[in-house]
Amino acid sequence: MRHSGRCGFLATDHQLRDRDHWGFNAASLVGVELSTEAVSLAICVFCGASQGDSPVYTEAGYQLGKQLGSRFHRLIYGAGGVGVMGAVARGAAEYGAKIVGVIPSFLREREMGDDIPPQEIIITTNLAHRKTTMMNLADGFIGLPGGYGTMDEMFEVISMSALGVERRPVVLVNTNGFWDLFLELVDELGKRRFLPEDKYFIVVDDPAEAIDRIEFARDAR
Ligand SMILES: CC(C)=CCNc1ncnc2c1ncn2[C@@H]1O[C@H](COP(=O)(O)O)[C@@H](O)[C@H]1O
Repeated sequence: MRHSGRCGFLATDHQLRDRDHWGFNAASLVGVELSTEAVSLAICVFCGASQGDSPVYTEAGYQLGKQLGSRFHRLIYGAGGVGVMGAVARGAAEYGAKIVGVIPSFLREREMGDDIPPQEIIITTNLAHRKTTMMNLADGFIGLPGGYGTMDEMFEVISMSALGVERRPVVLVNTNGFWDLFLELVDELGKRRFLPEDKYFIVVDDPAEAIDRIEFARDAR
């Protein structure tokens, strides 16, 4: 189910306005034939460098990668070859997705490994720089199971949404109820009036639905 093709249509003003809204550099595209690549979404996936205690987590990662590739989207992720990160990248690569991996130099040896799928690698100076680089490239964010790194990344995009400075969709894939504790925490903080009532993220059961929601957000604009 690989793809390589071009969809071959001309960008309209409307499309360009949408694309601009979503952070694309559309100005140079007026009247230019767009490739499938150019109209696809760049989806940033935050997830663990570990595989967790069940294969369901890496399976969800692989399925997410597969869905990204099958739907002509691009993967922005932490350049890991291990854990759930590695599974996402393998699924994406097997289904032809273009991949951009962003990693700080000190993690290269520990997390990239020797057999990461083909991708464009961006080396950053530290974790904070990695996060902003990934965020700058993305049209939407998906959180899969993970550890401290994943929590840090998801908290940043969700809190930016809550502050009103982030309008791109944020989706949590609740594989095996992984995010249930997080949802309880958010509820509790809300009850104690430390959080607004609105939710600034979407929770779904499976990877395909996560991409559906980001595509829906794009189409609704
Ligand atoms: C300086 C600071 C705010 C530290 C907070 N902690 C972190 N911030 C950002 N990425 C991290 C942090 N801890 C681990 N990571 C990286 O985030 C990715 C996912 O990690 P994890 O398995 O979810 O754990 C890995 O590449 C991991 O090396």
